[in-house]
Amino acid sequence: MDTIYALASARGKAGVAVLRLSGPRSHEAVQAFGVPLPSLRHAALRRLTWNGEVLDEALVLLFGAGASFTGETSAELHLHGSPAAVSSVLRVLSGLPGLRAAEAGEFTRRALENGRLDLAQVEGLADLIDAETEAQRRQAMRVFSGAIGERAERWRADLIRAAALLEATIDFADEDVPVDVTPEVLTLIDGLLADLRREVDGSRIAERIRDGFEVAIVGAPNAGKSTLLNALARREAAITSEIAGTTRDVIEVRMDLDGLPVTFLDTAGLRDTSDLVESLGIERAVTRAKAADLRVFLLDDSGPLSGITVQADDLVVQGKADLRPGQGLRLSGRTGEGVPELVAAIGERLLGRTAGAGSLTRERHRLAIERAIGAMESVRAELLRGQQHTELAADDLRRAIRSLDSLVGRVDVESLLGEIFASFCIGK
Ligand SMILES: Nc1nc2c(c(=O)[nH]1)N(C=O)[C@@H](CNc1ccc(C(=O)N[C@@H](CCC(=O)O)C(=O)O)cc1)CN2
Ligand SMILES: Nc1nc2c(ncn2[C@@H]2O[C@H](COP(=O)(O)OP(=O)(O)OP(=O)(O)O)[C@@H](O)[C@H]2O)c(=O)[nH]1
Ligand SMILES: [K+]
Ligand SMILES: [Mg+2]
Repeated sequence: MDTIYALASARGKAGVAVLRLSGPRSHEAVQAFGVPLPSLRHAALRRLTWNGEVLDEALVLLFGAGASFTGETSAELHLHGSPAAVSSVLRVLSGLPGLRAAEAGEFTRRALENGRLDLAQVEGLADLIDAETEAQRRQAMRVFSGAIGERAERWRADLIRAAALLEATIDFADEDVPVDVTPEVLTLIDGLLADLRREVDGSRIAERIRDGFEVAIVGAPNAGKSTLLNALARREAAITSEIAGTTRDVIEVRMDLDGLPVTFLDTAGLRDTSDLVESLGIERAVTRAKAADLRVFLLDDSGPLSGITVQADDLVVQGKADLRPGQGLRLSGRTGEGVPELVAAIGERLLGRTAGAGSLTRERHRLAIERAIGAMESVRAELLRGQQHTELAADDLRRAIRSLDSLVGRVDVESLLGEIFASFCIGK
């Protein structure tokens, strides 16, 4: 096993830089800097020297095999966050035998291989590092803490129980089976199907929290859409002008809106036009606005918009409120009045949707559950068709279990059989 090393903190100037090593030679590598090793898990200040020169004064932290993030013998060097100090230490490490620079994600991969994390936790950790808003952090933390594995384990136990019941029926097929297990299996399957369908429903919103919600600003040319976008972004993200048809491409601005990740889309003003480029822009505007999670219709004095209709949760606001009196949701991108109210209204609508967010944050999770649901629906149909289909049903149950196992990266048929036989106790 190679010993790997990498800068664990971000590149560039910083107060402190953390260099991480993992693998059998990581303690030896620290010793190469001519320092006495501190005891495990006790940080100690050491002068790292090479060829008689002090490279940096660092905190050294050692972890023993089986008691580290990766599960391997590992070490950390907490250097000054100086690009030059970091490179000088990296240069030495690159010349030591048995050491090499780590590949992306390799420490976590080792943690997975050593059983410190399951596959879903690894995904949760990746999302935690990518999290930019509170909702994303909370959701990622739940997955990282093992929520998916715990659930999968419960569902799995039910499926194993159902499988054991069916296996018993198969083995006793020639004899008189004392009890018909079908009702009990059906009850297990139906309860589980309801759970899994709820998870799938919650996964769509969880995926939105992970990737962000899209909110499109739509309206007639010159309604003030780009001015509003700039007010929301607090910077000149889009060109504005008194010329109708200024915006052509969709302009995206990502924001943290009450803890939710939101991408605002500024779009071309909608109207009939003979300008080819403008009409291409309008096509894009309509497509993106329709696909968005929410639309803000910014009204001016012009008539109704063509090509797009207001949907249930959409917001309709009167623009240029500084120029004319009115009622209802009103705002001025120019003065900023009404903009916080719009933000609050958007936040309220999106927050309302996040209530049902589940733990399945990725398409991969949803597809695994959908495969399990499909397999369980087959089980159901086969059982209802009668005893002669029990073997088929048992096969489909195993297929459902494998799909759940793929959630956490455990696809091990041996253990499945082991558990089936462990719960198998009708005198055999
Ligand atoms: N300096 C530093 N900070 C860090 C990390 C790190 O690797 N180094 N982490 C890296 O991502 C996170 C903390 N995660 C860690 C996870 C496990 C162990 C660890 O040593 N686990 C042992 C002992 C557990 C214990 O003492 O309770 C184990 O699980 O056996 C350390 C850090 C965030 N902060
Ligand atoms: N008084 C006032 N003028 C505004 C307001 N918002 C925008 N304007 C002006 O209206 C004109 C059009 O603004 P834009 O933001 O470019 O409008 P748009 O909807 O993006 O226009 P297109 O991209 O061409 O569809 C500019 O001259 C802005 O300065 C507002 O709230 N109040
Ligand atoms: K304009
Ligand atoms: Mg514009």
